Amino acid sequence: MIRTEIRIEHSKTSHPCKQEAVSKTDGVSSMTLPGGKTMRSPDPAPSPTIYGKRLYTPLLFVVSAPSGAGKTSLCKEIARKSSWIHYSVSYTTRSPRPGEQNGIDYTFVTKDQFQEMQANNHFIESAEVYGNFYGTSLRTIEDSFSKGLDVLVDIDIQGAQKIRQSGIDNTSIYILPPSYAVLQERLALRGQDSLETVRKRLERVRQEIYAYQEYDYLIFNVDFQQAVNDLQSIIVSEHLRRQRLSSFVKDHFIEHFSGETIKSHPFSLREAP
Ligand SMILES: Nc1ncnc2c1ncn2[C@@H]1O[C@H](COP(=O)(O)OP(=O)(O)OP(=O)(O)O)[C@@H](O)[C@H]1O
Ligand SMILES: Nc1nc2c(ncn2[C@@H]2O[C@H](COP(=O)(O)O)[C@@H](O)[C@H]2O)c(=O)[nH]1
Repeated sequence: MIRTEIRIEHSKTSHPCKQEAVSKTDGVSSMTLPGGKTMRSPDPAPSPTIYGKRLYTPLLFVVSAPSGAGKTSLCKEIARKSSWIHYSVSYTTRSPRPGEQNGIDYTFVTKDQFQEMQANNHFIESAEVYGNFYGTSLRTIEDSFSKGLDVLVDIDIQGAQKIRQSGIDNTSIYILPPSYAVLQERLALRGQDSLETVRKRLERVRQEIYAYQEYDYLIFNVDFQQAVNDLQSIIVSEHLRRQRLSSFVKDHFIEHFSGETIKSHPFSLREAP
């Protein structure tokens, strides 16, 4: 039975954020609205520049969730809103769902192509999930980092474990649905998988849910906008961790700050009349 508490009723490929053409330049996202008008909106948290140097260094964010909890929708919305975050498009041997586009939702490859890429160390991690192969391109991550962009990867529990075990610095986030019933509804409403596929995925969920213990942060995706805000807050907080900023402060900030002299007549030091 379909319950009524679902707030967003859209399929993965008809998500509102996908209908807008988004370009990212100079730390400002711009989107083309229906009718052709362009709207420019500042990033929610652009990286400040301190003594000529960007404060944030690029970070890797790993997002996992039981199937249907909403991780892909959340990741894409975050990447759409923030010009300094790149959503990594994975390679997969799975067949495209209706409306999925090659190079945008996934890069769709054959099993032979995938195995060749694996053999050539193309992937930072890869795994078999629900009977198909998925992999994250190492080059995509390196290219994004070299452009100063954070990277968001939407991968399964095995992939997250492999990244953790490899020692690559990353922050991991597990997305939880409000309930099992809502998860079923979301998968049904998405309406893009066969009943057999949905059943297989739902069977796995009761086990997968325990993986929450392995992640740094948890988000309950009840209200979509709230979950987007939560994910954004995590990303910003990670950048502001003292451990991440210590060397910047020590090697760059302190050096410039202590090299500055007192201005001859700074406003705050004027004698009272
Ligand atoms: N907060 C929400 N409220 C209602 N519906 C939501 C919410 N978040 C996502 N959805 C919808 O739930 C469905 C599943 O979301 P999504 O495809 O993002 O999940 P997923 O975790 O990436 O699943 P999978 O691992 O199977 O790809 C989609 O139709 C999406 O629009
Ligand atoms: N280990 C990896 N898992 C991945 C990758 N890309 C996606 N996924 C995960 O696969 C399942 C199924 O995805 P679906 O699009 O078929 O529903 C889901 O958990 C994804 O997070 C990847 O590159 N590596």
